[in-house]
Amino acid sequence: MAPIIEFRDVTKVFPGPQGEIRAVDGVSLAVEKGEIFGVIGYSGAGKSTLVRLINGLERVTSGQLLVDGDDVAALSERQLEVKRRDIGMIFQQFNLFSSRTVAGNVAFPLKVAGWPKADRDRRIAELLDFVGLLDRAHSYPDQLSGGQKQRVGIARALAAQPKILLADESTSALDPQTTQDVLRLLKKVNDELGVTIVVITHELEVVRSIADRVAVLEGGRVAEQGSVFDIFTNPRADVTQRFVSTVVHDRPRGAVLDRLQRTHRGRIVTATVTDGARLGATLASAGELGVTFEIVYGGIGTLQDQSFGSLTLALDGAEADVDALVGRLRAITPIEEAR
Ligand SMILES: Nc1ncnc2c1ncn2[C@@H]1O[C@H](COP(=O)(O)OP(=O)(O)OP(=O)(O)O)[C@@H](O)[C@H]1O
Repeated sequence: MAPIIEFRDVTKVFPGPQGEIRAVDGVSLAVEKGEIFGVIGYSGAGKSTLVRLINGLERVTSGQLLVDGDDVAALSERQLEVKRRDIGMIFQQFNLFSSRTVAGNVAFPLKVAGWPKADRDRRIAELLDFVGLLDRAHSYPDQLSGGQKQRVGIARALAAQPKILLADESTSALDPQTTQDVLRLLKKVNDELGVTIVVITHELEVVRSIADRVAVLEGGRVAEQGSVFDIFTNPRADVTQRFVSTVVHDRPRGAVLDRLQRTHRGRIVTATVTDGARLGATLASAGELGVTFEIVYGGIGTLQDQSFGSLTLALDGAEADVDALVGRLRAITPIEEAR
């Protein structure tokens, strides 16, 4: 099946006071129909520009951008307007009309698309029920919490039944608990309505919670892309490693590592755990090598339904025997050792 969004070597250049700014610089990536695709990057990486290219608010400077079969650059303004009906969008600051009720906000895109009143009313009730705000239809945005406002934003974005939902920093203004609620709702939108979602964020936690695949953007370029599991367990680019270190706290560092080294005999090694059974089987062979091991630190959770985490071990025995065990461990998983 053809990807629903495909960037082929896309560049977007803006004129700047000190010469041109390559906001997006040779980006190639493909978003498959029905997936949740994350785009992560620090401020200025080019994320918003990428989004604005998808919905045609900016035109590509070079390269090709296909959205649901159409080359966006070849569309007229009128054709783009029609295209945008297939693309819903939610924002960091929600962008609700403060003078309209919740129902009025959700009604807006339906009016623009020319839905008759009776159909509109039915659709609004259905959407508010879906996002859990049926009882707030007549409230104004100022009377709602941040999480509720974003639910209205989601209902409004979905109103005209788009195929694609662009979420640009959609949880950045929310506290962690509310963020998780909104992310669960986005997951439901994807699961139950089959809407393809592109999540733009500077927080890896967001990507980890809901995305299937992710592209890491830096300086307008894709530093790395792949499944969220691969990116988390084996980050290669420096920028990705920086992101991963913000959410993976299960490796001992600094004073914690010093204390482990002081208080345990033997060598301290940390094994990445993605296959607990294999790691267990390998550790079970420590005895035959004459090495004792103690589990001294770690944490294992799940990521995309697979085990993921790390275990720190104190390995005690003759140097060559410990080397042999570390070699066996390295053969099955990445091992970090502080010396
Ligand atoms: N219309 C514009 N004119 C000139 N430069 C622009 C324009 N839009 C974006 N840029 C520049 O392009 C680069 C990428 O900006 P962009 O907003 O896409 O990044 P971002 O990753 O979304 O960052 P942030 O999260 O801070 O918005 C920045 O250097 C920015 O200053």
